[in-house]
Amino acid sequence: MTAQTLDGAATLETIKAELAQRVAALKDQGITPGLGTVLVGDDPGSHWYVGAKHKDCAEIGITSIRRDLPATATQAEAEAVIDELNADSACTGFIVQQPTGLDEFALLSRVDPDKDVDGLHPTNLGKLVLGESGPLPCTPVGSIELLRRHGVEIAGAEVVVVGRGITVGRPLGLLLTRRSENATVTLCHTGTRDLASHVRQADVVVAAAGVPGIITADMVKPGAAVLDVGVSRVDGKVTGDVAPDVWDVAGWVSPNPKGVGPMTRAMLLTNIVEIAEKSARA
Ligand SMILES: Nc1nc2c(c(=O)[nH]1)N[C@@H](CN(C=O)c1ccc(C(=O)N[C@@H](CCC(=O)O)C(=O)O)cc1)CN2
Repeated sequence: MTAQTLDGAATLETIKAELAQRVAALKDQGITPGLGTVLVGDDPGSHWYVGAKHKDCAEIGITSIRRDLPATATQAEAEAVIDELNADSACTGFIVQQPTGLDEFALLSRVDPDKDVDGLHPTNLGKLVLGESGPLPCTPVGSIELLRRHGVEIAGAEVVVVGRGITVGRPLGLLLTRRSENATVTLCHTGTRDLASHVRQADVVVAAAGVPGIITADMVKPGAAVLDVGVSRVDGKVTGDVAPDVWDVAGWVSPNPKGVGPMTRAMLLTNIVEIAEKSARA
């Protein structure tokens, strides 16, 4: 048996087509959404991600505001750019691409929460904890959307999330246990004593540990859905957390690349359009 593909690349294209119509409707009302990005340093991966985000925007009619700073940029210089984007009415929302090598908590906290299209500002993460509406973190909500659009049942499912990071694991646990998702979540991490015994119980496994091949076929329940979120570069090649033999056992697998990564971009675009639509209604 070979698992079916949770195709993030194709789903991104579908979502872009849907959003292009919503952007056109906003433009009819005189509103052009704009995405800002703040990038610090020379990391090739970060440059690729930011470039891809702006290319997506161009394809669906969202304006780009790109601020690239050198690796020598200081905290004060990065904060000054954030202040500028907070004040720019052409900028619907913006992100600070991670990693920056600076004090990221201070940078994220400085972003206007109403322009936080990454959903990572402490106020917006707090809203997520409280069950209040607000922009949601892109990778976790993109993971759920990928499952939903492929008809994978989430309500009542046993979900094991491997990884407790702030951009993926921790918010994903919160999202999946909302009443609207109704999953039962076990959050595993590097301190988990017997990872395999937890993963074996799961209907859905989300591997976000950043450890190449940490999820192997012997750990996966036959027919389970496995999302490969972790990104490592091995010999310059993107490598996920899911070993290739998992495809022989699982019912669904998200490839890496072309799985959850493109969904992160799709949800960023969605967050921008939703903020612009909210401003149109105000
Ligand atoms: N401010 C943020 N920084 C980072 C985030 C984030 O959500 N917000 N997440 C990651 C990187 N990331 C988004 O910025 C991201 C990851 C992957 C992709 C993607 O489309 N990947 C492609 C292939 C990429 C390649 O070949 O290198 C894929 O998976 O098919 C987009 C965005 C860390 N930083």
